[in-house]
Amino acid sequence: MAELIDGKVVAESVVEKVKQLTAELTSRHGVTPGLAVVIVGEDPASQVYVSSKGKKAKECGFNSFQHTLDASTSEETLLKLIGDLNADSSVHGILVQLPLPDHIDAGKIIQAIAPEKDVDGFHFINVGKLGTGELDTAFVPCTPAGSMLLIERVRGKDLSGLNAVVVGRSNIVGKPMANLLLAANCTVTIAHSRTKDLPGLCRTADILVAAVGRPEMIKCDWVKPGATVIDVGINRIPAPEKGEGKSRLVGDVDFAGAEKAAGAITPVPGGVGPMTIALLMANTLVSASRAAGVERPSF
Ligand SMILES: Nc1nc(=O)c2c([nH]1)NC[C@@H]1CN(c3ccc(C(=O)N[C@@H](CCC(=O)O)C(=O)O)cc3)C=[N+]21
Repeated sequence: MAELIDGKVVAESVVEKVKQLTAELTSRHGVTPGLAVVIVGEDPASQVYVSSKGKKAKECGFNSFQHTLDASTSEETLLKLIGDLNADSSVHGILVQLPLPDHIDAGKIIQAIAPEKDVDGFHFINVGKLGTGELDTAFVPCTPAGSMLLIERVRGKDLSGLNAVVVGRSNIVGKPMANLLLAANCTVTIAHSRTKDLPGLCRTADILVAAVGRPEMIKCDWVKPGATVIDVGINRIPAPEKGEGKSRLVGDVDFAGAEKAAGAITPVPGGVGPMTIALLMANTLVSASRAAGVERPSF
């Protein structure tokens, strides 16, 4: 049976470090990290995530600024808000919750965020820094950064020469994840919907990262015995066994099967999800530290 990688526990240790460094930053340098979260529209799932980000920020000792805009808000109004947040010295991190309504060009909004406040790591400047290995000054997207910390907990910091397969090629998870693994000297393959013999490819992986958004797609016999399996998927599926109209969360990995083969595996929920929020706090602290002229903390 695989070792269970408890994302809640690791996330809590990251948050503890953020709290401690925040207290120091505030008392010694008079800077309190500020995180602005912008949400457009009333998608219930998005609202849950946004409120948990706000709660966690306050728990860390940050100032939390939440901007909830009507679903019909124009692109121009949103750009104006971002301009104001860019200019506001009490704001060190800006997160615009995705997805945005169709009438707003998400790419344009992301590129309008000042790169030094882009705690999601989605701006071209930060994407480029990650791609060129400038990790000392980049903001790295929170989900892949959190996944790397989980991998290091299991395999240690030296991942050199390991075969890593990332299933999924999104800009938010798959591509930055592959870049981080490459920077850590893994041999990296990115798989996607057109990949031939996906099961066979997955079986070559010492580190298998699933980020496709297809419930329980990755099966037991796709997993190399002893592999580290990181499940980034969060899929809500019907759970009639819990009662009519009920649902449950599952990952992209068939957990019950894969845990028989894996050496270590993350559960869903309680795996990568909590790390995403913890790394958002870490990135915001990094930004505030930079603004205060304090050496960049590492996690
Ligand atoms: N600009 C932007 N940045 C984001 O980082 C971003 C976003 N937009 N849009 C939505 C997604 C989703 N996301 C999650 C964060 C934490 C959990 C999380 O903590 N999940 C818990 C359980 C959640 C539950 O029970 O519903 C877990 O996996 O254990 C999930 C999902 C961040 N996102």
